[in-house]
Amino acid sequence: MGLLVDGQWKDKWYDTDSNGGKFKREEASFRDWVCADKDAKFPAESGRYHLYVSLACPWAHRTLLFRKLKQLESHISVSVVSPEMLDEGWTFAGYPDATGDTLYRKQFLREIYTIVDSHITTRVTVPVLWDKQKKTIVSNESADIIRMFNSEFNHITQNHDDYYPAELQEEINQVNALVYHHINNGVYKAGFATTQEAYDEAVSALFRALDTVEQRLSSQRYLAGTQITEADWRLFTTLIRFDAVYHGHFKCNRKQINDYPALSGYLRELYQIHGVSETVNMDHITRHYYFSHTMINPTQVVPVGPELNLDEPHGRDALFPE
Ligand SMILES: N[C@@H](CCC(=O)N[C@@H](CS)C(=O)NCC(=O)O)C(=O)O
Repeated sequence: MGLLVDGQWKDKWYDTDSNGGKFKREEASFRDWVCADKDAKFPAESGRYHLYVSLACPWAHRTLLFRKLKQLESHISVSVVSPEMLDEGWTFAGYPDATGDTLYRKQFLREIYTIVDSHITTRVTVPVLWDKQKKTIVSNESADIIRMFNSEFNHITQNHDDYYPAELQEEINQVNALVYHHINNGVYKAGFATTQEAYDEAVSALFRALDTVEQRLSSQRYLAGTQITEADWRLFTTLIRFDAVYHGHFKCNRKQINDYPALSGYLRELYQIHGVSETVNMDHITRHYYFSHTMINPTQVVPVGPELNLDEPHGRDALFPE
């Protein structure tokens, strides 16, 4: 784990000391947009863009889900990094289901960032949305990338499914704020905390938020009401990792998702939607966290993990008849 400073790699763990033991996520460094408009700086075109992802990472997972749901697989190509992220950061080393860098055959993901600017100062994160034509990074912010995938390629795919419909945007933004701060990023705040106080604060906010979404999903089928939206997919990528990784490795162990009747049924329902299970790779997920975070798990022993039974009936149709 490390970062680029003036184009040079520095192997350095997150600095929590200057922040009372709290983990603070940095803002993404590339925030441009692919647009449907053909005169845009980055116009949507089939075959022009490439995604660099880790199958372990919940943020990258969002983009893979949207690529699948919006039928973009033949239009946007993908490279998958190795789940083992140690002192060199994300690498293209060989590992089952890792593809290597299919565009440039580089060794390290940081070399993709230095193509853009050989003196760049940035963290080297996934996902990365790459423009093959301009040879630059469009965005490394998953929240933006899924919005582009949701709407900007519709004229190419003819898939008009909308996970961020205008009439629900306010509701979705509100749910996203709770889920992002206390659940998606909340598990990291608990797991990377280096003081008891910072951990206690993060873990109680996390379980309060899980109780809130459990209650909501007991009385409505999806987070924003009767239809699936991006809010659900953003929650999904944390829920699917929770019992296998966050519960143990990140010490989020007051409860498992399996202990929440609504959340566990909802998780299975989303998992069973066509194509979704193909985006979930439990080996990359467990290998990445337990093997890479040596300051949390110095032995690098990867636990066997709970049996998740994600293919069991979810029972949500009977609870919410149309
Ligand atoms: N805001 C980014 C966050 C991405 C992110 O933090 N990815 C993690 C992997 S789960 C990463 O690459 N971390 C490497 C690092 O921080 O050095 C997004 O949502 O796209």
